[in-house]
Amino acid sequence: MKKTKTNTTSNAPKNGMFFKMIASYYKKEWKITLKMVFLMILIVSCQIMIPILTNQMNISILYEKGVVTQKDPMYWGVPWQDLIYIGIGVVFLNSISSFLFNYTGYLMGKKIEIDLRNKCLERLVRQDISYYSDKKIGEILTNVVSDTQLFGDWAVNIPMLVGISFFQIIAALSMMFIFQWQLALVACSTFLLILISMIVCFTITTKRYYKVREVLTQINGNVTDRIVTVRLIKSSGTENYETQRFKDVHQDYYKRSRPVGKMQASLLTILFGGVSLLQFATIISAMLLFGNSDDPVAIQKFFGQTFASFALAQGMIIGPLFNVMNAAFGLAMATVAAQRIQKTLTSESIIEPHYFDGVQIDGIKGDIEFKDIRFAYPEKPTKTVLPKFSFTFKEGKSYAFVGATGSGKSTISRLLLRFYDPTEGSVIINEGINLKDVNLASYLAHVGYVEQEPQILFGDVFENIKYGSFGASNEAVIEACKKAELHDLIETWPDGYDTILGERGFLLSGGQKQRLVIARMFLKDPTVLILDEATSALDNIVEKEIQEKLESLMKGRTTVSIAHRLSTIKNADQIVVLGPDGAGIVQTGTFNELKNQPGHFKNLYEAGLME
Ligand SMILES: Nc1ncnc2c1ncn2[C@@H]1O[C@H](COP(=O)(O)OP(=O)(O)OP(=O)(O)O)[C@@H](O)[C@H]1O
Repeated sequence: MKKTKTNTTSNAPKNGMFFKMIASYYKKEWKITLKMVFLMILIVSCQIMIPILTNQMNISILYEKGVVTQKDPMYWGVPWQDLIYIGIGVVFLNSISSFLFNYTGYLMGKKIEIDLRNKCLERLVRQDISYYSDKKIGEILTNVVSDTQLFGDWAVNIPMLVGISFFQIIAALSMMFIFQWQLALVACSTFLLILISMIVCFTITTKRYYKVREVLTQINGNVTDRIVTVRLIKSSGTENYETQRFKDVHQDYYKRSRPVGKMQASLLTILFGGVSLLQFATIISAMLLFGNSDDPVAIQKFFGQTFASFALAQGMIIGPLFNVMNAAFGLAMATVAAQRIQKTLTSESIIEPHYFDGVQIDGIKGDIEFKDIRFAYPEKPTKTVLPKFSFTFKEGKSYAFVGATGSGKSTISRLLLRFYDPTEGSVIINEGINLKDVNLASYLAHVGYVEQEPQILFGDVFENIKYGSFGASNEAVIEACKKAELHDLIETWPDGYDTILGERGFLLSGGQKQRLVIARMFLKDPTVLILDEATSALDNIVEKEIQEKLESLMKGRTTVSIAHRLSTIKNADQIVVLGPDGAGIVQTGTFNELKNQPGHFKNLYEAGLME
């Protein structure tokens, strides 16, 4: 896996990318593709049968009634009454094949949509944490949900519309040339003129259209961002401000949409005007051609036998014009979607988590060693957060990291969780294995993480506590809740353990959420426990209760706590003090050793920064 983030797609939308992506699906699902092509040909064949049958019925009636005595070489000799039955059969066959074609196309679209969405989701969950540092949730959602849906829909609609139109145009023009070649020539030239004007107009529109889509995605991102931070809006009373802000954002959208609207209107004008021109041009040409003709047989043949069928055949090339226009608009949307999907699918994680390979471990045994580690965030590679240092976390001991804000305490936990790899040096586990080489899931199965903002999923209590220990029994969950002193509270809820916890845990208080995470940890029974400011968001009384629970959880495990509170660090086997501004470890010792020793810890302690 590459070690750098890649952004392989340029910002200029490329239609080619859309076609390349759909081609791979049509190739993979070749049986469905063949079925669709067959049905497409069947539909068009049925459609061209209507003008042909009309023409045959005309000839048949004229022949039967003696209006025409000379046998037309094109006449099949089938009586017009039988031709009506054949016509009904053709209409019926057309309907059946149309149903099958659309249904198959719909299923194909869904297959593409689901496959792409799963691939995007897989890519997203496998991304490293820094991937999310510069992205808005709304934009990611737009990409995963609506771009994949849009792509899936157009991945079928565009080939369907273009394919059907192509066959229809070829069939209709051939028939028109057979019926009356001079008029067909006029119709064909007019048709080409309309098509070229539409393509020119669309090419001008398309770039603007991309811009509008971009603004719309930004709006999506913006809206989700504000919904996620709704508590800030509610607590700040900024509803009016937000309402105005959205109006302003939409002004840009409206401004960018206007030229697109103009071009769309022009496109429709060309289309409708073109259709009238097409019809009028052939009628005028027919009048000029036959009005000035001295051949009564030809005149009688045209108006008596061919005109109605010619008009029907000509009608068949009007539908494709609308289809091509639809497909063109779809292509503009689908290209933007394809580009964004591709961007998600080609972004590489900056760490290699060895999901399917790597050293499988069945436990974390022995000490964890930070060997000659230096760390700078990949997002800011020039700023060293932790200068070169080595440190050993002894098995079963507890460590507390303290230091000023920004000194790198949480960074230590991120390195232990392998959110990031060290810029230099290595994390060594199980007596000599580099954490980089380990199958990350097998390592994290033995690591517990409790952070300041507890992560609660939308789901019931069982689901929430079993997360990461999926094989656990309900009894084990109840036992874990008892240990976290959550059981009695859950029992008071009408649905007990089946209570659905609201999205992002809205139903629970801060302390209750933290207890839930602690119960999750009791169930998981990790060897290494990382507590990152686990109690700092709680008030003193709740903090005390939670601290007790955490201490019973910590027993017998290697524990790394990141804390400001004295109560959290007092009993640690070793306190590690980090200096400000990337100074790294400046002191280590027990609480009693450090509090009397002149230095950074004593300063923090005496300044009351350790409550
Ligand atoms: N994703 C990131 N990209 C770039 N810099 C980061 C990132 N995360 C943290 N930093 C920077 O790294 C430094 C250490 O951050 P860290 O979160 O480890 O500090 P901390 O000691 O835990 O602070 P606090 O006590 O405020 O939580 C800070 O200067 C911070 O701005």
